[in-house]
Amino acid sequence: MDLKSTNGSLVVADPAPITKSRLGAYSGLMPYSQSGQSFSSNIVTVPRKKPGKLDDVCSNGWLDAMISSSPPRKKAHKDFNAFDIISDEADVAYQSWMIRYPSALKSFQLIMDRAKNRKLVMFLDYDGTLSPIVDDPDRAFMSNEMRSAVRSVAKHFPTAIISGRSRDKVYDLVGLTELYYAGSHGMDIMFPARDTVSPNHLNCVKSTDLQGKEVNLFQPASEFLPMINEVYRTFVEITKDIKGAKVENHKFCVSLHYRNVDENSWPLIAQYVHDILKDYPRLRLTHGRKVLEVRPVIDWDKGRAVEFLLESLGFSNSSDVLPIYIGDDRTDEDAFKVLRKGNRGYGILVSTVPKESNAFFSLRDTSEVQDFLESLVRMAQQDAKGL
Ligand SMILES: O=P(O)(O)OC[C@H]1O[C@H](O[C@H]2O[C@H](CO)[C@@H](O)[C@H](O)[C@H]2O)[C@H](O)[C@@H](O)[C@@H]1O
Repeated sequence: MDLKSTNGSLVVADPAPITKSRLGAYSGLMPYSQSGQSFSSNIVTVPRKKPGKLDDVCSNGWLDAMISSSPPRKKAHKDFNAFDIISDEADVAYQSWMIRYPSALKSFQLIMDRAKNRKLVMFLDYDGTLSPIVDDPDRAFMSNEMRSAVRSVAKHFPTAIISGRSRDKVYDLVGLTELYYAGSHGMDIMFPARDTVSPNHLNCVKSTDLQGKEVNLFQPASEFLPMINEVYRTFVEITKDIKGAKVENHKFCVSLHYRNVDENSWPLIAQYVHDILKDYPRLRLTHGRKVLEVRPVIDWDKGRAVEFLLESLGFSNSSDVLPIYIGDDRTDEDAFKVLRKGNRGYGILVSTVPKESNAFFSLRDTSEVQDFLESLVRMAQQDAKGL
């Protein structure tokens, strides 16, 4: 792992995000490149087994990003003294990092003071925030206690889940009808039809939810569906002989997991993906936790999704609203940035290791997230009783 020293504390160095320019308005979002190949073709061009030069992915930083993309698991160490020293050092580093990212639990009263006379709006990431990170993405279940905490929070405050997973998948995992859901890193947002939405939102369509209620759907990347499906099939094909690799189709983005792949094969995976993306200039790669994610090159991310939901739900007036976003991975940084800008609200980073972040506060793990949500509920109940 790449560790850097900042203000005397050890910090996990995230690789620089792949940068992009801003297009401005929500409506009529245009892909950056109009010159990409046509994506209606049914032919899946699978690079035949031999990927290009591995130097490509070494020099462009992909491999470093893959290696540093998730905290290492704690391994039992034969030499207990050495292990103790390492964990003491890690604790000191974490404590000094927390000076810059204080615990949201310890800062709870400060957050509540800021929330006074404001409407609190909650945004939650799913993996690593509501459910612990596990080896098998299909088994990333949230506990019943966490589910009930989220349900109670949603009773008191408008609450949305913004996930990299497809909207359907994250709904299946969470199973609560009281929430708003945004899947595919915010590229698939469902919100009630009754809520006002500017007519300029060209990518907004009427639909019905699973309960048959009329809803609005905002899908700014809908034209990319065939392209994403094509890349999904290609990834399935190239990884079929790579033990442990797993590909997920999240509708407007594709995930290629390498958490369970032997590290010696990571360069091969990186190079395959690199070679494939050369044919898709309208798609880009982002790094999640031991996962490579491919998504359309449009000016949309979890931060834009937060802004969109605030506006669509009628909470765009920042002076009487306090948005809070809790998330654990790099894709959540876009949302933290939006809230930090103009001191609009608070980002809370969930992390067991020091990390550079745009968040204001931190929580160590999902159990602290649950504590924080339960504290919010208690506070709302006391308020309701006029205590
Ligand atoms: O935005 P999120 O809700 O945090 O989703 C991000 C990705 O989460 C999932 O992968 C991560 O969690 C898995 C289960 O714990 C873990 O096995 C994997 O290594 C992590 O990267 C999901 O499977 C991805 O598709 C999401 O993009």
